[in-house]
Amino acid sequence: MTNETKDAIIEMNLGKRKSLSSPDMRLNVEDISPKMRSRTGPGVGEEKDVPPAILSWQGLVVGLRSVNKVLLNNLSGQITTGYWAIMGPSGSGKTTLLNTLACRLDRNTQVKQGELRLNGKAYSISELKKMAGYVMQDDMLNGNFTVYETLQYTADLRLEKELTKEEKRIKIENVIEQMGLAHTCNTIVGSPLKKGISGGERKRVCVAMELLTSPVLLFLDEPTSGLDSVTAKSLCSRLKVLAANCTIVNTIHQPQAKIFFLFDKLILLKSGRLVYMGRADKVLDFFTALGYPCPEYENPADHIMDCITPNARDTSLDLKAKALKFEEAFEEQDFDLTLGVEHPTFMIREVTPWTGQFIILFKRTLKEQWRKRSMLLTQLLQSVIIAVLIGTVFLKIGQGQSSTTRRQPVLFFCAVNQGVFGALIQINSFPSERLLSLRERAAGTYYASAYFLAKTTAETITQLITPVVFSCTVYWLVGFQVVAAKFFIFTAFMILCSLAATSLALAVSALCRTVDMSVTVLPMILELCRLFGGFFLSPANIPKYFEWLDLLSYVQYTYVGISLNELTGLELSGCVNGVPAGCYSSGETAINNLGLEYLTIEKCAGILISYIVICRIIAYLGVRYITW
Ligand SMILES: Nc1ncnc2c1ncn2[C@@H]1O[C@H](COP(=O)(O)OP(=O)(O)OP(=O)(O)O)[C@@H](O)[C@H]1O
Repeated sequence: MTNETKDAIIEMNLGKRKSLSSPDMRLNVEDISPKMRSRTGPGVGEEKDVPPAILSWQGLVVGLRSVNKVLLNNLSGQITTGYWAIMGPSGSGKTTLLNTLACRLDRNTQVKQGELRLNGKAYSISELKKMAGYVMQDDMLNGNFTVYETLQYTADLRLEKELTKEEKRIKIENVIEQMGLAHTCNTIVGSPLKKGISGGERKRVCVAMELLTSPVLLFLDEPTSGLDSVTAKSLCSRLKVLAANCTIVNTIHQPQAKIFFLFDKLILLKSGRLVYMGRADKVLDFFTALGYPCPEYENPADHIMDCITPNARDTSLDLKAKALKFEEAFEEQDFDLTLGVEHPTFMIREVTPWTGQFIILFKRTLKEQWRKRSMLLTQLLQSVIIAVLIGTVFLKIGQGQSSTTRRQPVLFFCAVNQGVFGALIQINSFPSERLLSLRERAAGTYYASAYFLAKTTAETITQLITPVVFSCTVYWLVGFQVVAAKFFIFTAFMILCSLAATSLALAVSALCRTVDMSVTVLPMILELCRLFGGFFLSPANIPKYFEWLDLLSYVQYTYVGISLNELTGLELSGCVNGVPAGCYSSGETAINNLGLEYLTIEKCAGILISYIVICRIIAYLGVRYITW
């Protein structure tokens, strides 16, 4: 390398300069001033004092926990204002760097060395949440709501509690306009099975949701992935406009030239190492100085990627020489991590309190249930069909001796049937719902407890309909005792049984996390619940070492509860003084004979209620603490 080339590189290479004096990375005085920068918050139009967001990192080494693999190797740098792009070949560590800066590394990765500072202070995700937004690559949204409703819920949950409805509405309308979503306001977001807004619009909704909180820093992971070139350019142009007020950092693989020229600053990575960091418009000079001038009419991004990515023509010697050249060209620099700020500030945002969150989420879940009413109606229809089938097969069982052989199977079948459909729906829908809630919680939208309690309360209300309809149909068709109190007790047990089954499914899917795992585990547990349901095997005959499985079987407590309810006070005909042998003169004799007297109706109901509560506590703990 000639001295001139070296000098040129030194000129352009940030690594040789202290950050504050580097023309490439020069911070404006206002960027580092301890005073807050005055800025207009999108939406309300008021002047807002917000601290600038300056991220600095030094000697950053990020690696896997389980194996000794380094993903980011000794990186130092600083992100100030403007539109920043993190570029590099696939697997170079772009997302890892973005996630490290945004405190969103997954549980297999960790910062092994180095320091990270936000406005001169070490920071955590809770502090970052108050001033930064993060848009993930896969735009996961609730497909049941319209674009406006989605933004409305985000505003209600994430905006300062002092804001009035009108101020929130103005904010929502402003972000809708900023992101060009006006024409989609009343369109459902949709899902792969239910067509809604387009992919580009989904991305813009995700950005709009983050913009509602007027972040000073916005991270986006591959915002253009999956978008056509026009949509990608339109999105990046909007981000460029936003970058005037909010530092934007996005990872991008290989942008088209028009997008590349939108970036103010560029961080270029290769195999977890920094190749270049500085002004995007200077990067070609950097490569020219290294001996890689960009041919005329070639997309600079393509050229840069060609230079740093090994290609088929490169011999091993070429590769070594190339690697050495980049290593020599770039030197890690020392950044002033504290930025000389004596009292760095974090933005504090007072969000909706717990009760407010609960009410909003409760209403949201009810609305979602209503939007998914076809599912509920199908469940109801299934329940009616089963009830009619049971009712007609065991039609009017009567009170003769023959009824005793038919009564217990029908009672058992009622217990077994309750909640199974609900449980299956739960294990299929909950894992994806949970992922969405993890995203929302990571963005600081609500507390896990508010979400869980609102969801389960709203779902419990809608779940009451099916067992009630089932009871009303089956009870009279089969001809159980015509006593109002007994009918209500039977209905109450059907409700408790249904809730126990869905709560069990909730706990299983919260612990198993994926649909695949849940559909493997839940049927096995349901099978055990049936086996130990008290019908096939009287609890008195269960081997000692299997007694604990009794606890698992909500079916048993329902079956015993409704059996005691039905048999108590039941007069049975055709049996005088024990003749013929083995006959029952009353329900009480049947209870003793079946060995059901070890429990009472109240105990069964109490155990079922405890069962529901325990399953829900387990599910909550899974939702709260299993966050990967
Ligand atoms: N949790 C993890 N477990 C194992 N390897 C990981 C993990 N996270 C990242 N890696 C590895 O670290 C390297 C960098 O990954 P990263 O996702 O940051 O790359 P990227 O530059 O964003 O790639 P792409 O453009 O393909 O998304 C890859 O080789 C990846 O396989």
